[in-house]
Amino acid sequence: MLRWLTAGESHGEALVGIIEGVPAGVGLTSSEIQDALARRRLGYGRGARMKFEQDKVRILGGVRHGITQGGPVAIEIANTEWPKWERVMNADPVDLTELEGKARNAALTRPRPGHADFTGMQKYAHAEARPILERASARETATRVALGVVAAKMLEALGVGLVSHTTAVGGVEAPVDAHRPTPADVEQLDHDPLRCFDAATSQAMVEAVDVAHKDGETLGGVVEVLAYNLPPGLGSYVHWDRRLDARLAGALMGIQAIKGVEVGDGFLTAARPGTAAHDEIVIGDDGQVHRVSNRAGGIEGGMSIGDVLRVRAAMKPIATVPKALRTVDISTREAARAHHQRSDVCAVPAAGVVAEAMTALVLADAVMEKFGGDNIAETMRNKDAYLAAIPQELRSSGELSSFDGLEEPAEERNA
Ligand SMILES: Cc1cc2nc3c(=O)[nH]c(=O)nc-3n(C[C@H](O)[C@H](O)[C@H](O)COP(=O)(O)O)c2cc1C
Ligand SMILES: C=C(O[C@@H]1CC(C(=O)O)=C[C@@H](OP(=O)(O)O)[C@H]1O)C(=O)O
Repeated sequence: MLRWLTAGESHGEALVGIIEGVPAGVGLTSSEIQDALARRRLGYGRGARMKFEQDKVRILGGVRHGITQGGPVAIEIANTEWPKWERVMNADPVDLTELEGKARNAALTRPRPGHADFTGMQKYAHAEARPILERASARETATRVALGVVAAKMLEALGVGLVSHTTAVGGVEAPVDAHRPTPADVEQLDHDPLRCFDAATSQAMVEAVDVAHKDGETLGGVVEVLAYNLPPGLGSYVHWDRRLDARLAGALMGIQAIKGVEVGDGFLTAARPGTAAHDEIVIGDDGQVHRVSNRAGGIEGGMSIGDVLRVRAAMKPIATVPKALRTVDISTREAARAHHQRSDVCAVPAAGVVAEAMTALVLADAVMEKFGGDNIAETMRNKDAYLAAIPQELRSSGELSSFDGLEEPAEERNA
């Protein structure tokens, strides 16, 4: 079992993540984490902060000479902007009366609709939104991406690879049947301004972001995560909280601004008749058992089925809208416009990188639950032994890429 926690504020000195349950023997370096954090900062439409601020990674525990030791792995992501915020955000009491300008006038009493500001003020009894937004901010997702690298490295040792991409921004959608990216396409995706696989769609997305920027608007969108080479049987149908789909949905919905999750064809499936909704099981030319499609997105009965896992997350538009929304100034009780200094116009590509990290964490947890192991070689042996013990007649070999000679005669359907 994996356990993990994050701490730290958006403009604090550093964010910290701890992950426990990582087997010994997994290769992990701070430069790998640094690279993943750089990917999270990419993406067309992000605000000024992404340009001047930097993440500075330090592995504080659990790793020696680039290899996990079996203890909790602790990662610090220092914020290079800290000197500017040190007085405002200091943990120890500081006399703020001498502060000048912006920092002094930083009381945020005009809560933004769509952000955590107003309800956070009610719940935690603060007269302004600063203490709320500091922790509600998606700056925290940097820590999740760092911890996600640990999970992805565990999965990589077991042959499992992940990739994420953007499938929609605003109203612009990538073609539904476009080729699905594999981990080999990560570099191409990272070079695309929106991490979209289809060049024409990406261009249209760039234009949509430009229009939104010009209009003082913000945009949401949809990201997809795929995981390749998972063994069948991760998760379980025996209890609701052991279902792999439920765990993935919770993890993806736990990302700031995510409002919907789909597994496989998701909501499309609800409109299909049963004969066009599922993935039929056949014997292929190779004599192996296959599914003829993967509408289920690699999960049936709350378990991975051994086909490509596919999950999507829908992100709402950024709440700090430049064309500020109506709100109330809590200090005067007068009608006002929500506070806005700067914001992302669109952070969908970054959300994809975060969704990939969350998926990796859930899958690594499910792997440890199923196979255990105090060192990764033991985990691999346990996985290999499990697969080898599946009787020959029950083995399956993934989705068929073609239907050659396998189409069922129509008259047999209702026989
Ligand atoms: C990568 C990323 C970047 C974000 N950037 C901003 C931003 O610049 N301004 C903003 O108001 N919200 C931003 N958000 C969204 C807020 O964090 C989110 O709207 C807020 O937590 C409230 O959303 P909720 O209702 O889902 O909790 C971002 C979210 C993500 C995932
Ligand atoms: C700092 C990050 O994202 C931030 C997430 C965020 C929010 O409200 O969620 C608001 C913005 O910060 P600020 O209000 O200081 O401009 C983003 O820049 C990051 O992703 O590293």
